[in-house]
Order: sequence, then C-alpha cells, then structure tokens
Amino acid sequence: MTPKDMFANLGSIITGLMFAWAMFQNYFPYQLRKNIEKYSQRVVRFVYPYIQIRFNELDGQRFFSRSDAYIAIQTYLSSSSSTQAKKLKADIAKNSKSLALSMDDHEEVEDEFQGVKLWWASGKDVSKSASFWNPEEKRYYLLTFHKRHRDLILGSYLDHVLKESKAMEVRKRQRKLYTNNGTNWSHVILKHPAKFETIAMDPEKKKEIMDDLIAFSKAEEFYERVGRAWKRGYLLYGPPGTGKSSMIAAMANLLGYDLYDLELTSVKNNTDLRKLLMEVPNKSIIVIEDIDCSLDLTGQRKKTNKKKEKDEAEEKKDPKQKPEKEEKDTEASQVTLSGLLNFIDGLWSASGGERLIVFTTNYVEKLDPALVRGGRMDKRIELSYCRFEAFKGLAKNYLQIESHPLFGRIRELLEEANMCPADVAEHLMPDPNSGDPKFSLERLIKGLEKAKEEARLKAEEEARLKAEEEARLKAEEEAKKIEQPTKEEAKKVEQPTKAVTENGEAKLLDARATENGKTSQ
Ligand SMILES: Nc1ncnc2c1ncn2[C@@H]1O[C@H](COP(=O)(O)OP(=O)(O)OP(=O)(O)O)[C@@H](O)[C@H]1O
Repeated sequence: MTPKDMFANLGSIITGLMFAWAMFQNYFPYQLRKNIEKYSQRVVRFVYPYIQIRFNELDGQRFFSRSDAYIAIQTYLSSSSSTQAKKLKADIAKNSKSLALSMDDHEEVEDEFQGVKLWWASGKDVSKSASFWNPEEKRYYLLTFHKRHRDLILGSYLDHVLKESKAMEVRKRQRKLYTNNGTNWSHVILKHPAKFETIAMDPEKKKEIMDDLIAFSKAEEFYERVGRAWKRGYLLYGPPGTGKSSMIAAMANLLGYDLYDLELTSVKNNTDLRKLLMEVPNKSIIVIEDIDCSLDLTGQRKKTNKKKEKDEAEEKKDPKQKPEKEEKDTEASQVTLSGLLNFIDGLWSASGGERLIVFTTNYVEKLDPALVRGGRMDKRIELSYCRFEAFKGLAKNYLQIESHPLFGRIRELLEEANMCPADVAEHLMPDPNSGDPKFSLERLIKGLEKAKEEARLKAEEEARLKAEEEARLKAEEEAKKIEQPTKEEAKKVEQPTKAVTENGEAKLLDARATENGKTSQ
C-alpha cells in the first residue's frame, strides 16, 4: 500500500467515525446516550491500563489567577519541552531576565522517574459560551501513567515535580545582595559575575567545594533523617586578595541563593542580631566577613580603629574622662561571639533550613577556638597565594591560552614568590594594543621577580633583626651571670646560717660573727 492509499483509507475511516458520532448524537435519546457513554467508559477503564490527571491553568478557588500547580508544571517541563516538543511558546518569566520556554497547545513530552515512563500533554478546551467569568480558552496539562505506578506517581513523583520546579525558579531568579544597616536589611540585585569556573585555585580543591555545596543543597532528607538542622558553616581564610569574596559570590551564583552580608559592627546588641537573623529566609548565604575584626577573642566587639584613635585623643586631653568612656564602650559592645553562635546553633536553626553561614578571615590563627570547633565550621577552605595550577586557570580566563613557552619560568617563580591571585590577575590583563599574551606574561614575570626580590630583602632584614635580638638577649644573660655570684655572696654575708654544734644541736649562727671569730683566733 502506498502512502497515498494509506491517507485515503485513514480519511475515509475518520469520516465514517464522524458520521457515526453525529448520528449517535442526533438520533439517540439523551438518557440512552448518557448510559452508553457511562458504560463504555467503564469498559475502557477496564481495558485501558493508564491513569490520567488533569491540571487546569485557572485556579477554581481564585478568580483570574493561574494555579500554582500549573505554573510549577510549566517550569518543570520547560527543559524537556525545549528538547522534545515541536511547537514551543516563549515568554519572560517573573523575576527573571531570561526567556522561559514551554510547549505549545496539544504537544506531548515524555518524562522518566525512577525508571518509570510517563507522559505530559498540553491541552486546551475552547468554550462556545465564553463570558467575562468564563474565558474562551481553558488550558491544562494532562499527566498519563500506567496504573501499576499509581503510588509512586501520586506520592514521590508529584512531590519531585514541585521541588524541582521551585529549584529551577530559584536558579533562574535574579539573586539579591542584602546588607544590614542596624536592624534593617536592604537589598540590591546581585550582579557579581564570579563563577567557580573563573575562580583560580587548585582544580581538585575547587571540585571538592562545588560537590560539597551541591550535595548540601540536595540533602534535605538526610538532615531530616539524622535530626540535624539543614545548615552548613564555612570558614574561608587566607591573605587579602586571594578570592574569599569572589568565592562567596560564586557560591550564590552556583546555588541560586541570596546573600545576606551581616555587618556585625553596626548591630547594637544580641537582641537586634536575633531580629536580623530571624528575617533571613531559606536558600540564603549569611556572610560575616573579617570575623577577626568584628569580634575579638573574648567575644566582645572590637572598637574600630577610628573610634580607638578618637578615644585615645580624648583620654590625652582629659584623663579624668576615662571611667566614663569605658562605660560607653561596654554599652556599645554588646554583640558577643557566644550570642551569635548560640543563636545560630539554637532555635534559629529550627525556624527554616537550607542556609549557609560563611565566615571569612585573613588571620585564621587569631580566631576563637569556639568559633572554629567542629559542627560550627563544617568546612574550612584555605585560599592561598597563586600557584601554578591556579595561574593556569587565570591565564585561560584572561588570555585564552592553555600553554605558552613562558609558562615554565612562571611556574618556577610562582613557587618562590608569594603573589595573591588578585595581583596575578592584574598583571595578566590583556595588552589593549597588541593583544599578544606574551606581553602580559612578561609583565607577570617582571612582577614576580620584583616580588621575589622584595621577599628576599624582607627575609634578610628579618634575619638581621632576629640576629640582633638574639645577640642582645645573649649579652643580657652574660651580664646576669656575672652579676649573679656577687649577689649570692652578698646574701651569704647578710643571712644567718645554720650550723651544727659539737653536741649535735642545730643552732643559728651569725655567719659574720663566726667569720670574725675565726679571724680573731
Ligand atoms: N582566586 C581568584 N581567582 C580569580 N580571581 C581572583 C581570585 N582572587 C582574587 N581575584 C580577583 O581579585 C579581586 C579581589 O578578590 P577578592 O575581593 O575576592 O579577595 P578577598 O580574598 O576577598 O580579599 P579581602 O580579604 O581583601 O577582602 C577580585 O575582584 C577578583 O577578580
């Protein structure tokens, strides 16, 4: 049979069916028709092994509003729609800057969940009696699956669809950066372009951090099962310019979380701190930068340098003012480390989840052990000076090269000189005139040689100062040793000593008297 014959046959079958349907509707009494429909549906249900669920676009409870389930399914299906559907619709989603694709009416896509296949179809009912309350077109999604998977689909799958769509929305949403001024948060759109791909560090270490973050974001069930609050603490430490702030922005961009940059020095007391933290929703990263500057070792807030200078100047002017000033300090320094940690560890954790708390410091050795103990800082990440692996990442980003004859020299120098990635990146800025990477690499080599020379001079200076200090201490000790016997002798002369007399009794004798007696004999 040729395709032409096939279409001709199909056409006559459809015409026949339509004719039969029209006859059925016109000549059969209504009651009989209803009964036939009812029983035929039962027969179909008996032989047809599939179940269908319909999700209407319009919410029956709220006039003119789209149902949340419909929107969630539309988001969920967007990626499979774009790969499977032949007709697509495109629109700009709320709070997003990118186009959202969804399948057009009467399209079907396939999905798979735990090895089970299911189908989503988009449909549209067109009403002849459209009115203001009854729109002409009513769209819906139809989910079809085999009846033996009913429990799985109605239980876990629909839950999975909702969660996944929420996660997709978060990923698409523009991220925000919140900062606190006293007890109020205000925000701007977070536009930091940092991504893990652009952060220069050892690739293995980078992968480990990314895996850790992704595992955390998917670990709701795990945290629930083991009875732990769904939060994770990170400590980022390393010298200035090694990428701590960039890494935080990359974390937010990777997970789609908002950033809450908590400025502790502008928070008056623990009550205000609690208020601020209570307002932080799920899927957030709370950042406390330079923790060593915000709280000192005793947990009391440090005075800022400016305030310190001002107080010292006042003290010089009027020393009597000192007690009053100290009282003021105590009043201003009420945010404590224990207050912060107790709140984060305590009930606050129970009020939500999926929150990361990131502390940064340039001086990890200065931190209070209470802050860095296990359970509080689940992961400590050291961001260090730029070594060759990190440099290769920067060279790829900045100069689009993966190798160059000058790489060998740079490798040697990076082992000998400590240069932070921010400075290496600065040297690697492409040359605007020639665009030849050689210029940037040579500039970096010069910079590294200079840094190496400076480090050598600094080390020499330090060694000289150390040697001088050692020599001074040695001289002091020698001087002490010379003084020591004279002092002991003086003691001997001044102190009465114990002596044993002939009959064995111990008597206190005046050393001087004995000496004198001896001399007179
Ligand atoms: N590891 C890195 N990879 C890529 N770029 C980096 C890296 N470290 C620093 N930079 C670049 O240097 C600039 C400064 O880095 P960043 O502010 O992240 O460092 P930091 O460690 O937070 O410094 P500080 O301790 O002074 O706040 C960034 O804008 C970034 O472009």
